[in-house]
Amino acid sequence: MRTRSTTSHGSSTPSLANPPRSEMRRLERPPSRTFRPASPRHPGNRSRPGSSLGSFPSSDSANSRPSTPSFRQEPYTGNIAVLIRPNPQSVLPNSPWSIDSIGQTITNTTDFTSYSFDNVFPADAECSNRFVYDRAGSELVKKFLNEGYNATIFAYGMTGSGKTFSMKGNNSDPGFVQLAIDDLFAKIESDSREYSVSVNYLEIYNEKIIDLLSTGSATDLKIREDLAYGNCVVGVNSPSITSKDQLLQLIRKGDTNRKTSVTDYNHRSSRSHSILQIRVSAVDRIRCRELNATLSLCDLAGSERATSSLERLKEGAYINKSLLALSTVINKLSLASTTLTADHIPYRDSKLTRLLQPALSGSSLVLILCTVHLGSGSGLTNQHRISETYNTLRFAARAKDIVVSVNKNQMNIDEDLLRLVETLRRTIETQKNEITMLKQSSTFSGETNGNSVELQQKEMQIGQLQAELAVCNERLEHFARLTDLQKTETIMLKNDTVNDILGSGAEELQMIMANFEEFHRRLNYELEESKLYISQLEMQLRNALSHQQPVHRSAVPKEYETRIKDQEEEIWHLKELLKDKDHVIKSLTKTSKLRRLADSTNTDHRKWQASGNEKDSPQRPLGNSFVI
Ligand SMILES: Nc1ncnc2c1ncn2[C@@H]1O[C@H](COP(=O)(O)OP(=O)(O)OP(=O)(O)O)[C@@H](O)[C@H]1O
Repeated sequence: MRTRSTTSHGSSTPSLANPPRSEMRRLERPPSRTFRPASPRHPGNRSRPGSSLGSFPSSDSANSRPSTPSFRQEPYTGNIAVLIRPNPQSVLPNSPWSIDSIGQTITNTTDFTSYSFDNVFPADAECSNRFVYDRAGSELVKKFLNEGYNATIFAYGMTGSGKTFSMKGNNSDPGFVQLAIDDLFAKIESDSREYSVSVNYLEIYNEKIIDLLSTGSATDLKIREDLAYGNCVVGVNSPSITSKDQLLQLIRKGDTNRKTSVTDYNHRSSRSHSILQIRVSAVDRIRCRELNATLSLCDLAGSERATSSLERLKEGAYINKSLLALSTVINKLSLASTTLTADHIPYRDSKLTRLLQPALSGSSLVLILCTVHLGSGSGLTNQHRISETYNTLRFAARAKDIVVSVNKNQMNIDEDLLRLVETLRRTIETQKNEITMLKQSSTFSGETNGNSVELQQKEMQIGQLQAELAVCNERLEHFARLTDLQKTETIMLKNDTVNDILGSGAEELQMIMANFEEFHRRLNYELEESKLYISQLEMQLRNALSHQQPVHRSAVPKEYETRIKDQEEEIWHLKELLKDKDHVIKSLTKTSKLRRLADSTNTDHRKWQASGNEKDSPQRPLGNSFVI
């Protein structure tokens, strides 16, 4: 039996036939990125070790480091997980494909070409969506919910092979979308953290992005870079979700808006790529931690050959073009991972690759569900199906080689401030209760004088506390903004900047540097603005306090006076805490580091230009100076 090497990209990848440019920029992978699960290419070890999910370690695995109390954590590094699922309806007795679900291989019995993956499921009607999800999807969803990793699952395969069936399922056999949502809400119900969930649902139809949740005509939306999630779509509806039913209802609404048609091969063929994104934020007030992660579930349109209808032909051309772009991106990423070289990755060639860019370039754990036909069926020749299955398997084999390095989206919230906000909230609550009680008792006993002074005092104190709370909240928001800025820096450097720099000439390089400088200027400006805003707020608060009416202490009964004194002391203590500027200073230090990085990169670039090096010089300094 011949095992097809998954590294033999050469002949099937024309764009890689000219490798010297990438060869020249060989990058050493730093030690933290060297982990890769057992490669199926080693003889006698074609299948991955018996994990249900192949590439993703379980939550307590040594491969993913435990969370540490810092903003930045070591990333999880591992391969993209790939599973193969045949459509049982298309299997014929004379099928040339044989599946070994224990060894996780699929073999063509005519030419004995064999492929191995994380999971190869049997072509069996008994093999339900639940079974596939439990074996291959649930671990990924757990890592998304428990550890704050972004997670992306996408279904890829020929038209009619079962992508939509796997993602959506039906009433008796719910698909990945429903099963992941069940897991999400089970977690929310059993967890003490405060959750907020939002959703967006898009389709890419004929290279136009359409909002499936829009009630109006939200067609051809634009993509822009997003601070938190990489590329995102401008103007897309992202309603907040309060219940599982509401979420499922929204998705059903989106599904009815999706373009489907009868084609030669599928009576309800998806004519677009759909991307459902569920964003979850979980705040753990006890441990002062916040987790923000996105689960993306994509049902791609199926590749197909010529069809009888003109309209379908046009759609098919767009579908094939974007799938080709995805295939090229996968090939290049695969080559970069197996040879440890860096080359320009053409994410911008299609809307699909741009939207999947954050996931494929390391912002997300990825599971690719490849669906295939194993036999012939009506309307297609057996040969055609065999070649489409080959294409899918080749795509899957390359995808499996891609190594991603993914960060958790978990951060510590400023503990002092959070505690301060909590204390202020509690104090306000207590004071409100006291006021209500005092009001009630004064109405009841008919006493007005002393208590009304008391009431005024309490109300004044509440006003002060509320003002302080507002300042604290402002500061918390300020820290959140600083964290966002840090993320922008990472995303910009990690994704587009590296790719753009590697694929650009001297003139473009200057432009990139100018943009980078501009970005840095903006960062500084934003910081200054935030500082100014905070000091204005503090000044306002001080003014407000100094203009308060003097209180007639003599009118206040003794027991209340002591209590007020206590509270005044507490307020003084809280104000002292407010003075803590440590985090602002830390953030400024980080920004100045960024400044220095930009300066040194600029200097390197000038030196490199002055030395008159050729564009593709192996020692080209900029290539490395941006790799983090
Ligand atoms: N694993 C499966 N078990 C039972 N039926 C399946 C399975 N996979 C697919 N089918 C059936 O095969 C048909 C085609 O499946 P589906 O519509 O999911 O294909 P698709 O890959 O999404 O096609 P397209 O790309 O054209 O949208 C459907 O009738 C579906 O119910």
